[in-house]
Amino acid sequence: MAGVSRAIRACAATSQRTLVAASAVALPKEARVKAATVGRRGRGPEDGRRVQWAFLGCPGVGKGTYASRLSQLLGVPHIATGDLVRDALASPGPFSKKLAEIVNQGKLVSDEIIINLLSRRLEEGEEKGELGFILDGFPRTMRQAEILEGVTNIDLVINLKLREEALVARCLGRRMCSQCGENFNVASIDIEGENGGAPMYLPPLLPPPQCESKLITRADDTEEVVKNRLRVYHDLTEPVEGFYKARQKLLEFNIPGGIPESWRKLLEALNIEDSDNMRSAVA
Ligand SMILES: Nc1ncnc2c1ncn2[C@@H]1O[C@H](COP(=O)(O)OP(=O)(O)O)[C@@H](O)[C@H]1O
Repeated sequence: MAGVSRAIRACAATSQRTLVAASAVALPKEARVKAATVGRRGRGPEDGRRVQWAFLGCPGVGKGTYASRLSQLLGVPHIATGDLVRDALASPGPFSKKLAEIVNQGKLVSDEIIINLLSRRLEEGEEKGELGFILDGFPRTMRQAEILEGVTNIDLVINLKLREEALVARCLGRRMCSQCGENFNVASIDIEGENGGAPMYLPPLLPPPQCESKLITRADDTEEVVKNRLRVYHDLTEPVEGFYKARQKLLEFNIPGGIPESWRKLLEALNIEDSDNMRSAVA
């Protein structure tokens, strides 16, 4: 991973044409085969480096939950650009005010800002000797995807999918403990089957008693803003799915139900063998 952060910064400064040309030399790969060759500690297949994966998916689909579990399992950092943005929002000053205005309307922050935040996070990781990563919430625009493809090799992109009515309910049910930082969801979602298909039940993920009085809701998780974020996803991020599909790096995964069932099936889809270690990550 050494140098990826500097390369992303440098690439972001070059012209769009150069970036497209850089991405065009990436060799097509079969994502399923790649995933199948990942070892227990997340080593990549060719050079012993660890996995470099990314998660795509609408707000509320559960990117954070599954990216965080996989990162623990594979021994690589989970880097969520939404968290980087929220950290930046927490520091006082005109920059965070400007950011808050954008985020609280459900819009994306500029590619330049997000690349700066991500490069800084990758630099810190390089200094600590981190290897590999699981990105969550990046890339979210075609330009971000082209920049990333131009500077490093993304092995696999996992695209999580869930029906739209469940997405809104999941975002509105999200809660975080202001003390321990754990994420929960108070929504209990029951959806009828579509076209004769099976119904789906997503149970709530309730906080333990010690967190109950300390729950907070994200300012951008109101119905109006969530609906805007979904529109922004369809307009700006959906094309990124096609970008990785064309490069045979996209693994589509329909969330089948609650976390235990979905996690087990995701591991199966990734051909990651279940073991005692992995069972503990499910608990
Ligand atoms: N890659 C990105 N590009 C632009 N803006 C981003 C990116 N990642 C996060 N953001 C900003 O941070 C907000 C929160 O992101 P995130 O926590 O990933 O939310 P979501 O639940 O919508 O997936 C986004 O709505 C957007 O304003």
